[in-house]
Amino acid sequence: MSADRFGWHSELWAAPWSRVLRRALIVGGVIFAAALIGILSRPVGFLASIWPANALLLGMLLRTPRLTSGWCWLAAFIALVLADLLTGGKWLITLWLTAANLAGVAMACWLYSHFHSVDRTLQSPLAVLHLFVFCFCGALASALVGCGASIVLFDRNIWVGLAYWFSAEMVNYITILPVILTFPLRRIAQWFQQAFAMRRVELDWLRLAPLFSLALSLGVMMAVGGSGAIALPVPALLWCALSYSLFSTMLVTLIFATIISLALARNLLPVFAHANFIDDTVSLRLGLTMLALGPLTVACINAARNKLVIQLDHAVNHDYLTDALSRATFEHRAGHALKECIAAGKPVAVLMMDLDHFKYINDHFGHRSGDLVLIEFARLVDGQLRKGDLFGRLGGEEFAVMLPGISREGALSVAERLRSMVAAHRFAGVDGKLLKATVSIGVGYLPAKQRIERERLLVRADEALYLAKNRGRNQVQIQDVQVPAAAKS
Ligand SMILES: Nc1nc2c(ncn2[C@@H]2O[C@H](COP(=O)(O)OP(=O)(O)OP(=O)(O)O)[C@@H](O)[C@H]2O)c(=O)[nH]1
Repeated sequence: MSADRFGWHSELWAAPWSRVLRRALIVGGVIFAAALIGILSRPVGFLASIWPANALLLGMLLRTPRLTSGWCWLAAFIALVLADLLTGGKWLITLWLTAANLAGVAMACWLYSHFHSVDRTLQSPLAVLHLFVFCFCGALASALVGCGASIVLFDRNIWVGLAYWFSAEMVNYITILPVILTFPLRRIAQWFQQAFAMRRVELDWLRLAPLFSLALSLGVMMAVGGSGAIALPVPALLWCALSYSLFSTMLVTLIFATIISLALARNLLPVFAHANFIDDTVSLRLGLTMLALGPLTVACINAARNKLVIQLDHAVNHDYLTDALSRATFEHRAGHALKECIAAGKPVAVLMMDLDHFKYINDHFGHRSGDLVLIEFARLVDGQLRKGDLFGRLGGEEFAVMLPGISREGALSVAERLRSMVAAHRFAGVDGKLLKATVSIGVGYLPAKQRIERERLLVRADEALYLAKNRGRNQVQIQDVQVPAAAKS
C-alpha cells in the first residue's frame, strides 16, 4: 500500500470523471469569486458596476475549448446562482440574471466556434474586428434577456434597462477578454520561478515611462474634468500599446477602465454634471469601450508586425532547408565571435564539414532523399553543440561550426564525435529507405592569446578538410594556425 499510495492518488486524479470534476471545480471557483467581486462593487439600488464573471467565463472557454462541456456550464450556472443567493438575491431574479449572464457568453462562444478560423490569440488586426462584433452580439443577447429584470428590480423603462445592461457587458468583454486571450501563462510562470529563486528581476525604469505617463494623464483628467476629459489618457494608452506586449497593454487598459468605472460608481469622476447616473454610466461605459479599442488595435498591429519581423529575420539569417545559419550570417557572426575570443585571449576552433560522395546519394536515391539527409545531418550536428557555438551551411553539402573558447583536444573530440555519430546514423530517405552517409571534417585551430583574421582561420579549416578528403574521407584532420612572429600579441 505504501509504494502504491501516490500511484493510486495520481491514477484517481487522472481518471476521466476526476478530470471533468476538476475542470468543473476550477470554472465554478473562478466564476464564483468573480461574481462576488461584481456583487460587492455594485452601488446601492443598481446592478454591478464591474462584472468580470461573464468575460472571464468566455475567456476560459475560448482559451481552453476542453472546458466547453455541459459540466463546466453547469458549474458556472451554480456558481453565479450561489454567489447571488448568498448575498441576498431572490430566487426568481437570481435565475433571471444568471440566464442573462450565460446567454451572452453562450452567444459569443457559439460565434467563435462557428467561425473557427478566427484568430483567438489576437495576433492580427482583423481579430479585433471579430472580437468587437462577437462581443457586441454577446452583450446584446445578454441585455435582451436581462433588461426585463431591471424593470422588475428597479422599475426602469425597458430601453434604459437594455442600454445599462448592454453597455456593462460591452465594456467588460472588450477590456477583460483580451487580457485572458493573450495571458502569457508560460512567461509569467518563468517570471515567478525567477522571483522565487531569489534571482534579481531587473527593473528598467525607462520601460515604465509609458505607464507613468498614463498615471499622470489620469491625474490631469481628474484635474481638468468636463465631458472631453475621458479622452485625455488616449496618447498615454497608445504609447503603452507601442511599447509593451499585447497582454501588458490590455492589462494596463483594463486597470485604467476599472479605475474609471469605480470612480464613476462612487461619484468621484469630474467628467459629468451628475444629472442622471444611468445616462452618465451608459455614456461612460460606451466611451470606455471605444477607448479600449484604440490601444487594443495598435497593440495587435504591433504584435503582428513584430511576429513578421521575427519571421523575416529568421528567414534572412537561416538556411531555408536545414535551418542552420546562412553562409553570410555564419561568416558575420563568426567574425564577431573570433574578435571576442582574441580580445579575451581565448582559443577558438572552426570545423569545416563536407558530406562524402553526396552526389552518389542524390543520383541513386533522388534529390528529395538528399535533402532529407541534409536536414537530418543538420539536426544531428545542432544537437551536439553548446549555447555559444555557431553552426552554418556554407552551401550544398558543406557546413561549418565555430567553437569559441575550446581546447585543441576538445575541438578534436567534438569533431570525432560528430564524424562517428554521422557514420553510425541511418538517414531516412524518401519512402522510409534507410541510407548511410559519412562526413569529412577539417579543423582550423587558433590557440589562446593568438591573433588571426576570420578568413585565414576558415582557410586553415578548409585546408584540413581537403586533407581529410584526400586521405580517404570519413575522418578528421586538423591545421593549427601558424601565427607569424610579428602578429603575435
Ligand atoms: N539534395 C540536395 N543536393 C544538393 C544540394 N546542394 C548541393 N547538392 C548536391 O551535392 C552534390 C555535391 O557533389 P560533389 O561536389 O561532387 O561532392 P560529393 O559528391 O559529396 O563528393 P566529395 O565531396 O568529394 O566527397 C551535388 O550533386 C549537388 O547537386 C541540396 O540542397 N540538396
